[in-house]
Amino acid sequence: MSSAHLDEWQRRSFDISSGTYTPEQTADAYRAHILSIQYAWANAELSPAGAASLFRTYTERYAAVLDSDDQRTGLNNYADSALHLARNQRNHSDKWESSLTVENVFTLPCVQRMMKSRVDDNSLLVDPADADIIVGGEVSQSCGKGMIESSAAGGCKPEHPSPSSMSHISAGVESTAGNLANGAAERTRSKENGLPSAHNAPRAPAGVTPLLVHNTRNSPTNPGSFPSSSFASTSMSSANNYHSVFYSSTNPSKRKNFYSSGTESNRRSFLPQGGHEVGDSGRRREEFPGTNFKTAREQLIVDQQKKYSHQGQRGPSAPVGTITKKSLGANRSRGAFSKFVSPMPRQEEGSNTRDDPTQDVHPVDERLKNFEPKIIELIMSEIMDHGPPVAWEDIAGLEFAKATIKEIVVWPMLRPDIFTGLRGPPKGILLFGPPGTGKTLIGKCIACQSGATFFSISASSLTSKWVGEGEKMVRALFAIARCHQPAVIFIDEIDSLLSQRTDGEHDSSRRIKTEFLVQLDGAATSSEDRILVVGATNRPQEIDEAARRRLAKRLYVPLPEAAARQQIVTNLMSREKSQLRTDELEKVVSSTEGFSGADMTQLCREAALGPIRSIQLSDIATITPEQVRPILYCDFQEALKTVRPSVSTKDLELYEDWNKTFGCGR
Ligand SMILES: Nc1ncnc2c1ncn2[C@@H]1O[C@H](COP(=O)(O)OP(=O)(O)OP(=O)(O)O)[C@@H](O)[C@H]1O
Ligand SMILES: [Mg+2]
Repeated sequence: MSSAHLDEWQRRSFDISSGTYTPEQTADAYRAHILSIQYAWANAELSPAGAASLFRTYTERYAAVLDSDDQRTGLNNYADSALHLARNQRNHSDKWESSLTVENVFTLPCVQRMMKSRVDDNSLLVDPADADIIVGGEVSQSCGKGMIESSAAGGCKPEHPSPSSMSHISAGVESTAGNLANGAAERTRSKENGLPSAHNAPRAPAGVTPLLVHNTRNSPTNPGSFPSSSFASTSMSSANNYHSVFYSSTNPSKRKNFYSSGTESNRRSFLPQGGHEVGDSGRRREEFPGTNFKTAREQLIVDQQKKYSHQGQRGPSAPVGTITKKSLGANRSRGAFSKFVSPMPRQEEGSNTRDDPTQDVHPVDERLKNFEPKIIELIMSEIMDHGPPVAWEDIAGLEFAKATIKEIVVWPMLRPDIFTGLRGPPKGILLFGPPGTGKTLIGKCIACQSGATFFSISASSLTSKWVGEGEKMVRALFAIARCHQPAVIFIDEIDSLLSQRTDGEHDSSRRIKTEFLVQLDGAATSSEDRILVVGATNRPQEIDEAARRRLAKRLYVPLPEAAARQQIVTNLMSREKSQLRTDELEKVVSSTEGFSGADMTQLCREAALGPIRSIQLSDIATITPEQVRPILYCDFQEALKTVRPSVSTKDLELYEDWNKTFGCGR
């Protein structure tokens, strides 16, 4: 949408809603607004999504004005006029007339063009196939060519630049907004009502060119190409085959007079086309408006549905409206409504994809059919981890844990045929140990090295992000993992998900926990499923005993030993300019007893800032990277003054104890 247009719409909208408009003026203004929106959409100045949204807003507002009983804000001429016309009585809404009159409607460019087209080449502006309902009716002597008055042209703005595309627009609006304005009195009979429809619709008498056409193909790709025919042929054939028209004035009194005048020509206006009259002389159909009364909104929906069902798969030509979601999504290029494309086949699209070979065809896994696509999308898009690659060598020390994990995760994934029966790997691993010792790092390494589909989920996201949907998420997670075997489900901070159940705990978290245990059990007992659950925690004591049992392999991830600390420093320094002699490195290692891997990393970061801190402030702006001195032992000495171990000896004892009690290490 161009900003100019946006401004214009905003301004107009503000004028309508904030001004001191009468209901009549408001209705006119909204109708004109709807027309502008369709016009802009037809000229590709508005995105389909933007047009749909604006269109929806204004048709609703327009309908609200028409339907409202409140005399200050609404007209309610629709219902009232229908009923009163039926009773041939006046009502208060009779006094409303559209600002467009018989006199000024013929000055509109679109109307003029139609008249000219009719005079010039006897061609018509609407394809007969596209014309469903003809609205018009009152033969106006003043318009020379027997034009038909129709208030529905009210949406036509003289300032619109393209008369041809304007003709389209007016037709489109007529089928929607115009219909509302005309009210039930001049509502044409539709198929839905069991009345003459599309091509059975009453048509103009000989010599009369109907002004407006309902349900015209509203194609921006084919603007103005109103074709030759329906009215020409109608006019020609009408010499011997009479077609009636409907009176279409916004003034209920005029309508009433028209219907009740009793002239033969007027009465014939009510007759259905052709054969209906034949042999039925005494039984003229007096279908008073209001017999099938609908609110403006209902009628709008009926009109739109009918129109769109006619337009079928025309794609870009599908009109914009409140009920066009399907065509907007299915036939138009993807817009704001569909920015995310799930990697998973959507359940609800299953039937469509079968019908449409052009769409991506993903077999919908039967096992996922009971899950909401939204949840599947969430798991697939938010939980699956795609982090930077981590190799086993990047993890310093932890030899026992690494070897065990390779044995459990990597090899059985590679050779499931060997790891069967009693050799079958455990389905649950618990990595526990002090903070910053590499548990999450191991999880990332498994993701990269195992070749399995890796689902990384933090327990907090299950318990807080999707409140009330936690159990569903857990179920869906395991179901999807089953569809993507071999799979690893890594749950960091698993203690917050599987902490011991207490009386005071919230129901939802209890349910999530129970569901998780059930799923874990299922994964553990099914020999075919190759799903491994890896949990990581630095609070193993808090894990529920039932969960502890299911996470059969509990591996202690301790603080790094001297060799591991040395490896961490060497690894990190190898990527930087540094000059650290072996004896200096050993001194660093010996002075970092009790540091975790994360502490070691922090120490190296701090030391790496030493050379920068030694630069004079005046030089910092101009110095080249090469001129920065290497990292030296003195930098580590300085860093050691500020970086302290983050794990206390007391805490360490707790981990050691728990490891002795429940751990699977040596
Ligand atoms: N064994 C290790 N080898 C190399 N780097 C390590 C090691 N342990 C920790 N680190 C460093 O510390 C950082 C933090 O490690 P990680 O996140 O794996 O700790 P954690 O055990 O998951 O801690 P927490 O229990 O607090 O979640 C890592 O990004 C890495 O830089
Ligand atoms: Mg962690």
